[in-house]
Amino acid sequence: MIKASVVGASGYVGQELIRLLWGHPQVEIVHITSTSKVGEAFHHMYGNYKDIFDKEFVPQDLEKIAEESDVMFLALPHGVASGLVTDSILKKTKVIDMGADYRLKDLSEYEAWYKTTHESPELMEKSIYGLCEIEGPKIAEYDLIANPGCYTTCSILTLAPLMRSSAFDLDSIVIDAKSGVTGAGRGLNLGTHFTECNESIKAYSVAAHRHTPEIEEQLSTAAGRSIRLIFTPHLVPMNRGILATCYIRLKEKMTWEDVDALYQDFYKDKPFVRTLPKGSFPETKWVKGSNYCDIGWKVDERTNTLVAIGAIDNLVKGAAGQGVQNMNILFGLKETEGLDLVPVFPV
Ligand SMILES: NC(=O)C1=CN([C@@H]2O[C@H](COP(=O)(O)OP(=O)(O)OC[C@H]3O[C@@H](n4cnc5c(N)ncnc54)[C@H](OP(=O)(O)O)[C@@H]3O)[C@@H](O)[C@H]2O)C=CC1
Ligand SMILES: CC(=O)N[C@@H](CCC(=O)OP(=O)(O)O)C(=O)O
Repeated sequence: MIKASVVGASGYVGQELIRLLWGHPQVEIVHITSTSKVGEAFHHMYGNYKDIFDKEFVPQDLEKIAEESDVMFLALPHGVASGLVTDSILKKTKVIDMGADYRLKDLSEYEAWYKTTHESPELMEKSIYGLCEIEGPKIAEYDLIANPGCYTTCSILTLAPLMRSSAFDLDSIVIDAKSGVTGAGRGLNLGTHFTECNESIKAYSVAAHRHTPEIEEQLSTAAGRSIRLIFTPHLVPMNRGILATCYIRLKEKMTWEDVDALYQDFYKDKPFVRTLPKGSFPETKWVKGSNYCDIGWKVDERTNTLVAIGAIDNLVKGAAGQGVQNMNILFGLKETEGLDLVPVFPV
């Protein structure tokens, strides 16, 4: 059995990790931590675990937890992990960081977008951007996994297969993305208060969202050239889900079938990407609670534009599910182990 611990288990991503790890046939959960709930039972906070999972939160002593774990998930706010992870911890355990601290390889970009100083730049070379469908088995060579962001996972999976084709104008990418409110975490703020966000949709962080450099860095690698794009996130009044509608101009004539060939080639043997048939488009309700990313597209011949749409559950493929998928790769398990979840409908 793999001994797994979750640091920051009291948050939304932490509790989703507990759901997936609890159901994983090869995992034993050894420690769950919190800074504010030490000594409290997890099921007191999350009543759905009553009589199922009876662990209590322990203090965030990472050295001790590392000694007793094969893998440690960090589900902490941005900027915290880089001050906690050390070389000594990485010698004892694998670390999968759900936050952004090790995602951007260009640290000047990290410090500019996150407006903070990175506290362990020397560990960057020991980390890999854990987008499983792209990095695959290479992930197993690393001790520190930077689990990708939620908007970024959805956007990159939707666009990456198009990056090496000469048919697209790579300087024309626009991503219009929507997220459910759990994307903002469990902490209270006015913007996610029910009466402030229900019955309304808003764009936020316009031309300023920190996922922009993450998407650009990864798509630049996929394209083999620098990519700059427009990314606009929106908050929608639903609990879970991300829908990314991506626009890219065509330089050559492409049919639906031509684009399909690119997706099929890129995602062959990738169990969590589902491409939809011609005329169908993803909906967040069909991926909820699962690790799937659904992708559909249409060539708009009138404007010479490809419209490609992706959908994921932000807490699963956008966070905890991808984290567990990374763990499976790290430990040589089948990628789908513990993740063969049928999307929940209706909810
Ligand atoms: N929500 C989402 O859809 C996604 C989130 N992520 C990332 O995952 C991470 C966790 O997000 P999420 O669960 O949503 O956030 P939450 O706010 O729900 O949870 C974060 C947890 O971290 C703990 N925490 C807060 N401050 C500190 C601190 N200074 N030191 C140590 N622990 C602290 C808190 O627990 P306590 O107070 O009990 O210690 C809290 O429960 C973030 O980096 C986020 O960006 C990534 C992809 C998607
Ligand atoms: C709706 C909402 O507020 N979403 C968050 C992004 C999700 C997140 O937690 O960021 P990471 O994926 O980088 O970890 C935001 O826009 O800040």
